[in-house]
Amino acid sequence: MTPTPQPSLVVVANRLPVDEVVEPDGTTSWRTSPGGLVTALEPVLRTNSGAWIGWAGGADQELEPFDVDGTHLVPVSLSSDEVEEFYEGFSNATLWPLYHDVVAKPVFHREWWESYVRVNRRFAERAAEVAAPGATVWVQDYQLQLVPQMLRDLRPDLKIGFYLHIPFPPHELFVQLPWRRQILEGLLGADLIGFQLPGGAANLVRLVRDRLGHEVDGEFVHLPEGRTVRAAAFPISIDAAEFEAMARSEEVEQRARVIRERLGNPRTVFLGIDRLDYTKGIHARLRAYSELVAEGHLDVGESVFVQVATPSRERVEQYRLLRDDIDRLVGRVNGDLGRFGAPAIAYLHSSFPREEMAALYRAADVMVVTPFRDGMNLVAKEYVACRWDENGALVLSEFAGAAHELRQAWQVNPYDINGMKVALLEAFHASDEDKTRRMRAMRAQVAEYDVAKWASDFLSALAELRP
Ligand SMILES: O=P(O)(O)OC[C@H]1O[C@@H](O)[C@H](O)[C@@H](O)[C@@H]1O
Repeated sequence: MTPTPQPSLVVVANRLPVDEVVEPDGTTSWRTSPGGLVTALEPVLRTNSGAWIGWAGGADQELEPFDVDGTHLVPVSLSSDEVEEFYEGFSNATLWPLYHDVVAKPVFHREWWESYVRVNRRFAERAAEVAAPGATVWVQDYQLQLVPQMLRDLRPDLKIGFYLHIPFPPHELFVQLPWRRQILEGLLGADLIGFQLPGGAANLVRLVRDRLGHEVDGEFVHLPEGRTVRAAAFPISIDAAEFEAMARSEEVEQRARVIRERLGNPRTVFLGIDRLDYTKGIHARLRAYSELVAEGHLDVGESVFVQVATPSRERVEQYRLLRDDIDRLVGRVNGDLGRFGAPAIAYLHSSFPREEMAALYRAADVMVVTPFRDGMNLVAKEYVACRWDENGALVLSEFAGAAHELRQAWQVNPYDINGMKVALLEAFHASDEDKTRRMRAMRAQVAEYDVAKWASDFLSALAELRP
C-alpha cells in the first residue's frame, strides 16, 4: 500500500464536511454534507492531496482518519464536557452572540474559556502533525481563533490563513470579552485573515492598533517580530451553477408544483428558511406578516407564509427559549387568523435536503430574509440562483452581509416592523418588469462571484504574501 502523501493544503474547521448515515442493515457510513464550503474546496483539496481536520459531531468518539469522496478527513474528538464547554458554551453562548451585535446576552465563564483553549490546542497539534513542510493551512471560523498562533509556534514553516464566516464586531462590543487580547493574538498567527465584509477587517485592524499597540497601515498589521499580517474582505458565496441546474430539473419543478398544491394553490407564497437562531429575526418577520393579514392587506386564502426553521444548537438555553417563542407566536397567529385548511403561517421545524430547498425556492414568490445580523446569509443567494425565470422577489435585511452584493433586493431594517410591512407589501404588489429587472442584476452578481471564486481569491491572496 502506498502511504498517503503529506498534504500541502490542510483545512481546519470545527466540523468535518460529512454526516453519519445509518444504512438499512444498521451499519453506519459517512456522506459528504451538503454545503458550499466543501464543494468549493473539494477540487483544490484533491489537486493538493489535501486534508480536512474537524470534529465529527459526537461526544467521546475516537475515530481514525478516513477518506470520503476523495477528501482525506482527520477527526478531532471532543469529550462530552468539551461539547458543553467549548462548543455549546464558549463558541455558541459567548462568541456567537457577542459577534452578532449582542442580539442575545453573551455569557462569560472561565471554565468555558479554558475548554476553548484546550480544544483549539488539540486542533493546532493535529494540523502540525499532518501538514507537509511549507504547506498551506486554512483555519475556519470563530470556534478556532486561537489555532493560527498555536500552529505558528509549532510549525513556523507553514503558510497560515484564517477565515471568519460570521461578523467581526466593532471595538465597543469586542472589548467586553475578558480574553480579548488572547483572541487577537491568536488570530495574528495567520498571514492572511479573511472577513465577509471590509468593515470586519477594519474592526480587527483598529483593535490590534488600539489594544496591542501594533503598527498598522490600511489592511496590513506590522508585528514587532517583523512579520506582516493582512486583514481583508472575501465575501463567501454558493455554487450558483449547481443550484440553478438543480432548480431547472423536472423533478424539482414538479415538486414545486406539488408544494403549491398542498398549500391550497395560494396566489402568493412568502418563504423564510433559516437555522432556528435568534440572530435570524424570524419572530419579528412573522409578526410583520401577521399584522398585514390582521389588517386585511393580505388574505389567508390567497397568501401563506411558509417558515422552515432548521433545528440548531438545541441544548443552548437561548435556542430553547427561541423555539418556545416561535411556537407560541405561530400558534397564536394561526389560532386567530387561520381558517380550516388555510393557515396564515405554515411552520416546519425540520431540515431538508437541497433538492427540497430548491423546490421551495421555486415555489416561493417572495423570499423573506431578515436577520438582525448575519455574516453573509447564503439562503438569499440560493434563492437568487434558483430563480432562472428571473421572477420572484427578495426582501433582505440590510444587516446581512449579502445586502452589500444584492443591492436590488427590497432592503429592510429588521428592527423596524412597520418598515418591514411596507417592504413586504411592495414586494407583493411589484410588477413582473420590476421583479425581473432586480432579479436579473442580482443573478449576474451571484453567478460571477461564486464559492469557487471565493476560495481561489482567498488562496491566491494568501500565496502572494511573504515568501
Ligand atoms: O456547526 P453548528 O453549530 O451546527 O452551526 C452551523 C454553522 O453556522 C454557521 O453560521 C457558522 O459560521 C458555522 O461555523 C457553523 O458550522
